[in-house]
Amino acid sequence: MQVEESAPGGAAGADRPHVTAAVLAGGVGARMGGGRPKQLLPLAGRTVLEHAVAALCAAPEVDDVVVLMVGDHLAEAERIVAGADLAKVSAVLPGGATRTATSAAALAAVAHRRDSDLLLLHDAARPLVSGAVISGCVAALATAGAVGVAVPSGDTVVEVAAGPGGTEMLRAVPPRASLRRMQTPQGFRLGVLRRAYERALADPALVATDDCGVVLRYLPGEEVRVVEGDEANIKITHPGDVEVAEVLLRLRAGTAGAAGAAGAAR
Ligand SMILES: Nc1ccn([C@@H]2O[C@H](COP(=O)(O)OP(=O)(O)OP(=O)(O)O)[C@@H](O)[C@H]2O)c(=O)n1
Ligand SMILES: C[C@](O)(CO)[C@H](O)COP(=O)(O)O
Repeated sequence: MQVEESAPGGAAGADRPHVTAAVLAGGVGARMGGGRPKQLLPLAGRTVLEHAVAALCAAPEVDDVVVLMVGDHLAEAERIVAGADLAKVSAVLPGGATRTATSAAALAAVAHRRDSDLLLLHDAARPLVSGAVISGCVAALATAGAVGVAVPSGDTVVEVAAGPGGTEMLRAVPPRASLRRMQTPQGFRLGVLRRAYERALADPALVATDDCGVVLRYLPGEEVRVVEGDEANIKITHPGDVEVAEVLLRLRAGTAGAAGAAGAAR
């Protein structure tokens, strides 16, 4: 599906960069199992995918949203985004065989944009992303070419190596204060991501689990800024994660309800 674009959302001036958000939904959810991609699982009355797309559509900074869906389920994704509050979706396109290939497909979908325009890449598997996190990511792109959102690690994170007989051995304990757990969205000035991917895709040894890592590796001179993520911005990965997301959504609704009630009482 490719929708003819009308006026961009938000109050775009001539010099304001256009902001496209791409929802990466090309994965099959092997760790979740169950035979269907996890982004199609139900979560509080909507699919996981719909939550992620709706969050980006609701962000005033985002002008349009492109969905990159696993090829076998393209029609389902099109049906989902036909929902009333998802009017910013400009295209539903097939993803790639790897997350990196899906990011490259997102870049191809915005080939007509300027180098100074912005692209946010967001996991469809992170349905609880908040407006504040999206906003923080876009705001940082005013002074940085690449921005990731991350949270500190409460646990000590260690590096292990294979030991004898299938065991694992501790290899290193990096200082926790400098460790973060990376999330999405990750945002980029298009020129930066284009240059990074041009080099990355020419590298037969390319393996990447996120896009800020691609910029760090292939454009070593480029600053990759890290801004505050959100503990609730979990990635649905394993069985049980949808149930955790349900609880977090209920807590969020409770907080919003309590704030609304307090406002009404004033
Ligand atoms: N070929 C791929 C692989 C992953 N993703 C997306 O990247 C995000 C994070 O990846 P992950 O949690 O690994 O999702 P899956 O690849 O679906 O899961 P698994 O690794 O368990 O198969 C997800 O929104 C997933 O749909 C993608 O767009 N294209
Ligand atoms: C991009 C990401 O969500 C940051 O935490 C993560 O690296 C995706 O990794 P996955 O292996 O594709 O789940």
